[in-house]
Amino acid sequence: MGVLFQVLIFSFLGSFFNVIWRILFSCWILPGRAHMKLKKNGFRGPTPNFPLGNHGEINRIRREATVSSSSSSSSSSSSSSSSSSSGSSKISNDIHSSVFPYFSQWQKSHGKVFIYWLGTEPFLYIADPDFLKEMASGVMGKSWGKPRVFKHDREPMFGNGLVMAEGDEWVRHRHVITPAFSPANLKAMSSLMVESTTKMLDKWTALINSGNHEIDVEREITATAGEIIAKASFGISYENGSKVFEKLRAMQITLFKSNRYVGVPFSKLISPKKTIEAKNLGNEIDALLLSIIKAHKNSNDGRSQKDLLGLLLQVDRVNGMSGKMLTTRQLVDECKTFFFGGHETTALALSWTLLLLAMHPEWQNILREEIREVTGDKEIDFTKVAGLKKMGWVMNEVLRLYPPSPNVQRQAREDIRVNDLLIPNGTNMWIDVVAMHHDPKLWGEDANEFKPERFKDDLYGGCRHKMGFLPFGFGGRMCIGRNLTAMEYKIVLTLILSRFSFSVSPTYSHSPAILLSLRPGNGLQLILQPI
Ligand code: HEM
Repeated sequence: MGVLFQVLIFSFLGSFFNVIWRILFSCWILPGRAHMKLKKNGFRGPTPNFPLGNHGEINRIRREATVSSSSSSSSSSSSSSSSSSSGSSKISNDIHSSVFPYFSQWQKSHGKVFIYWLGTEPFLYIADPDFLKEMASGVMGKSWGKPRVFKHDREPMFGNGLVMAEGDEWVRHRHVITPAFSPANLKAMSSLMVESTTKMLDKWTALINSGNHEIDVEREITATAGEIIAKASFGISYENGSKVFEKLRAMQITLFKSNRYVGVPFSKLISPKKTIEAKNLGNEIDALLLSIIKAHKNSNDGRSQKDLLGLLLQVDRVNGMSGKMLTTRQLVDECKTFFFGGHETTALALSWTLLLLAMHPEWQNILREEIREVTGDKEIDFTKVAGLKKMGWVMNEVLRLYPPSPNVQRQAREDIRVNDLLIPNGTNMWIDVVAMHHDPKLWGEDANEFKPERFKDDLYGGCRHKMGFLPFGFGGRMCIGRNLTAMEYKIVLTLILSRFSFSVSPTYSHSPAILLSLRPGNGLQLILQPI
């Protein structure tokens, strides 16, 4: 009995110390080694503390920025402004220091490339296109990783879909999915875009007729873009799509609304309720998508083959067992990825566009004129929207000033040499798109002004560096949905401009905020007039 007891005690202590050693190794020794290696290579940055890294300082700077912006907005009518119309006199496009106040502050002491820490995870901050170019030039798309901390955190949203897939798995998925986004397949989706947008605009007309001219266009457009992507992805009734949509939205809020301690060991234990809530929502979404996929597989309806899921299932049928097939689990993850990555970004591009056009009514007129010239005088010919060049400039300028994806992330899966510096394997990278898009050194002194004509003769808007304009990311991992977005953007905006003129409502308060995407923090209220 005594011997058995001793054996049990020893094996318990052995396992206990083994676990402690593993925790210490991964949370303390490995990050410590990485820190030394980065320092030896000349990377500097704000001093981290164990185990929070720079979270404490991030939260402090954020709080200070909130206090100073609320006191300046209550006292000032003199804030710097690039706006020109009434109701918008306090709106400034100079947003970097308010959406990323900590990066803006650290840039002043550490430059445009530095190391900061989220918990025990090192992040290389990059807002220098030269550095980015050097870094990206020697690495193939498939050799990049996505930060494991975010993968884990966002697993309920994207699973291992294309946004998160890596290596050969990513190559295979990209190869299978790319044809679904061909111009011919996209064209087939234009009528559903017109249908959903017209429904939204009829509702706006009814609201205006009942005396309500103020509309929160962000809420409206996000719902419509959700409907469009649900139909484009699964081709199903909006009812099922809206269930997925509501649950995804709830999950996004659960995961991103509060202060989170990304990278801090065991941080999920700080808010177990949220972790469980997100997991449950994730399971419910998966179950809904599984039923949608099953219905698709059983359907012989030609219509469903034209949506993205139908097109992916067709690849399965055509390729049979040739190894290209996506498993049902992978299809679920890709559907979540399309749905999540595809509706909010496009909706935000449109919403920020309406704000900037409301501030610049002369551009509303320029675009209306172009619509008449290109798509016809009486009936709009939607097959011609691709020819709306000036609208394309406006889209690029909006994506520059208010990029819906405000950053791009990578993780090194091997040591990477940039000039005489070495980025160690495992280092995360955080590319600050907002900073580069607003940098006067890249765009000139008018960097914060809305000037769509920058894009007239130059795809990069006259930016002094091709890696300085990254609304859709870069390299082999560039956004697969950018053509779908461009088409949806032009159709929706054409329909809105053809029926309404608009100005900024006095109730609108400009507060761009990050909730994964760059969004208006307090909705986007405009005053609409039928034309
Ligand atoms: C204004 C609209 C959009 C913006 C600003 C946007 C932005 C981005 C960005 C910045 C990336 C990351 C690229 C990188 O890591 O280098 C990306 C990737 C991706 N986007 Fe979009 N996106 C938009 C619309 C869409 C749409 C409509 C879809 C699909 C329906 C979509 C699906 C994806 C997918 C699947 C990826 C991962 C590509 C890969 O890693 O191979 N996006 N997007």
